[in-house]
Amino acid sequence: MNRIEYADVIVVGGGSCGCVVASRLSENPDRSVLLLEAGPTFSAIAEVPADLTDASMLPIGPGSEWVGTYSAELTSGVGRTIARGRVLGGSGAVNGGYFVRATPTDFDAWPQSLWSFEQVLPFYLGSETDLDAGTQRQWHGSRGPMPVARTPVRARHPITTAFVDSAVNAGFSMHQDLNAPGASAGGVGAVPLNIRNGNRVSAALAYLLPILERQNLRVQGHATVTSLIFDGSKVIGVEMLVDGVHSIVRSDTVILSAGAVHTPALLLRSGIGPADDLVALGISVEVDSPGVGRGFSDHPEVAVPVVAKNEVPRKSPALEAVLHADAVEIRPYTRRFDRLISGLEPGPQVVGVGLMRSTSRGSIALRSTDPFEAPDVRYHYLESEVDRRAMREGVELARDLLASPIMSETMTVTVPTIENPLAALGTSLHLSGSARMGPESDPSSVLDDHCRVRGVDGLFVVDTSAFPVVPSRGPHATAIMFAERAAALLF
Ligand SMILES: Cc1cc2nc3c(=O)[nH]c(=O)nc-3n(C[C@H](O)[C@H](O)[C@H](O)COP(=O)(O)OP(=O)(O)OC[C@H]3O[C@@H](n4cnc5c(N)ncnc54)[C@H](O)[C@@H]3O)c2cc1C
Repeated sequence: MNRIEYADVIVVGGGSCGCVVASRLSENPDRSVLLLEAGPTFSAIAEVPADLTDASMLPIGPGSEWVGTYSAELTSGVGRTIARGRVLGGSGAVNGGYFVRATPTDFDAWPQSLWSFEQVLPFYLGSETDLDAGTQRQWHGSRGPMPVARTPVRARHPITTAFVDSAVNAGFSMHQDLNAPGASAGGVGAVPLNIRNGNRVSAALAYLLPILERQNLRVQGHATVTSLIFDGSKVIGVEMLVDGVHSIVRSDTVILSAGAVHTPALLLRSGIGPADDLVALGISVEVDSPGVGRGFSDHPEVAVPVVAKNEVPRKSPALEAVLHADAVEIRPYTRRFDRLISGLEPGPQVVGVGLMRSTSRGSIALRSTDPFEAPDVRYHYLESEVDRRAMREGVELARDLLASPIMSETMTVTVPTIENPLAALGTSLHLSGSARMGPESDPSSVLDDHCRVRGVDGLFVVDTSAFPVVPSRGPHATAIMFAERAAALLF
C-alpha cells in the first residue's frame, strides 16, 4: 500500500463510532478520509472471521486477538482486567449485541442546543432498519445500516421466559418495544438486538466494509496513533506506529474515535489535559483542560448467582429480555459466562444487576508517556450510600423474582446467598464521558456542542468519551446515533 502523507480528514479508531463517521464523511467523493485503526482490519465482509460475528459468544476471553485489555480498580481494593474491542468495529464488534436507545430524559443532561431527544431521534431512526413487524413504526427506521430485531417469544431461552413471567407476575409492565419512549418509565421487555440470523452486525459490517471501494477512503490497520501534531493552536496531523514503524500523516481535521479509554489517553499524551498531571509526566501543555479523563461514568453490575437445575445449553444471544426497575436493569443472561466467553474458568449462571444511574465518577490517567502502556482507570463504584442502597435493593429484587414460584414453572432455580458482594462486582463495559461535551461555563467540559476540542482548531472527539454522562441504557445504539449526528454536524 502506498504511504499516505495527507488526508482531508483523519479518523483515529475504527470502532463503533469511527466506522460510522468514516463512512458518512467519505460519501462526499471530493473529501479524502483516512481511517487509522490500532487493531486488525478486513478488506471485505467475507474476510471477517466467524468468531467475530457469532452472536452467541463474546470473543473477549483470555488470549483473544480482537481485544486490548487494561487493569482497572472498580472500587477500593477491587481490581479487574477489562477488555475493549481492538479490531475494525471496535467494542461493537465483540459486544453482547444489545442495541437499545437511551431514554428521552437521558438527553436532559446533553447540550439542548443540538442534542435534545427530539433532535437526536431522526438519527436513531436513520441508523437502523427495525426488522420486527408489529412494533410501533413511528419509532423505527426502515432504511438505516444497523439491523434491529428481538428474539421472538416462541424462540426465547427458558430462563428468559421464566424471568419475564416472574416480573409480569410481580406487577411490572410488559413492553413489546424497549425503544418506544413509553418504555422509559420501566418494566420488562424484549431486548432490541443488532443481530441478524445469529450474526452480530457491527458498525464495520453495516457501515464500512460495504463501501470500501470508495476511491477517497483509505483504511489502515495495525496503525496506533501515538500523538497529535499541532501548529500553534491548530492540529495539523498525527504521529503513528504501523507495524512498529513511525510515520506522520498531515490533515487539517482530526477526529478522535479511539473509544472512551484511549481517546482521553491520546489527548493527554498530546498535551491536552489537566496541566499539573501533564507537567508531572514531562508532557508540554498544549491546552490546560481539567476534564480530560476525569468524571467518566459507567454502569456497575453485580452478578447474582443462580443454580439452574434444568439448564438448557443452547446458542442464544447473551440477553433476550431485561427489567428496568427504578435505578437498576436486571439482566437474566441466557448462559453461564464461561459458555459465552471462551477460556473463562467455569462459574455459576448469573443474573446481572446493573446500576443505570450511578453517581460514581471515575478517572483515567496516564501511567507513563508510553503509548502502549494502558492508562490507570479507576471507577470509584458504589462509594456513595445512595448507590449502595440502590444496588442492594436491585439485588434483593432480582433474588425475589428468581425465587418466585412462577420461575420454577419453567425452570428450577435456587438462589444461593452472595457471600462476598464485592467479589460479585463488575462493570457493564459502558464507559462514557471521559472527554465530555458541555457548556463553556463548565471548566471540566472538554468539547463544545459540535464535538470540537476547546482550545484546538480542527480537532474533534466522536465516540462515547464525548457523552455528558453514560445513558441509563446500554450505550451502543446511542454511540451509532451520536456518530451519525456528529458527522452531519461537522461538515
Ligand atoms: C465486551 C463488551 C460488551 C459490550 N456489550 C454491549 C451491549 O451489549 N450493548 C451496548 O449497548 N453496549 C455494549 N458495550 C459497549 C459498546 O460496545 C461501546 O460503548 C461502544 O462500542 C463504544 O464505541 P466507541 O466507538 O466509543 O469505541 P470502540 O468501539 O471501543 O472503538 C475504539 C477503536 O479505536 C481503536 N483505537 C484505540 N486507540 C487507538 C489509537 N491510539 N490509534 C488507532 N486506533 C485506536 C480501538 O482499537 C477500537 O477499534 C460492550 C462493550 C464491550 C467491551
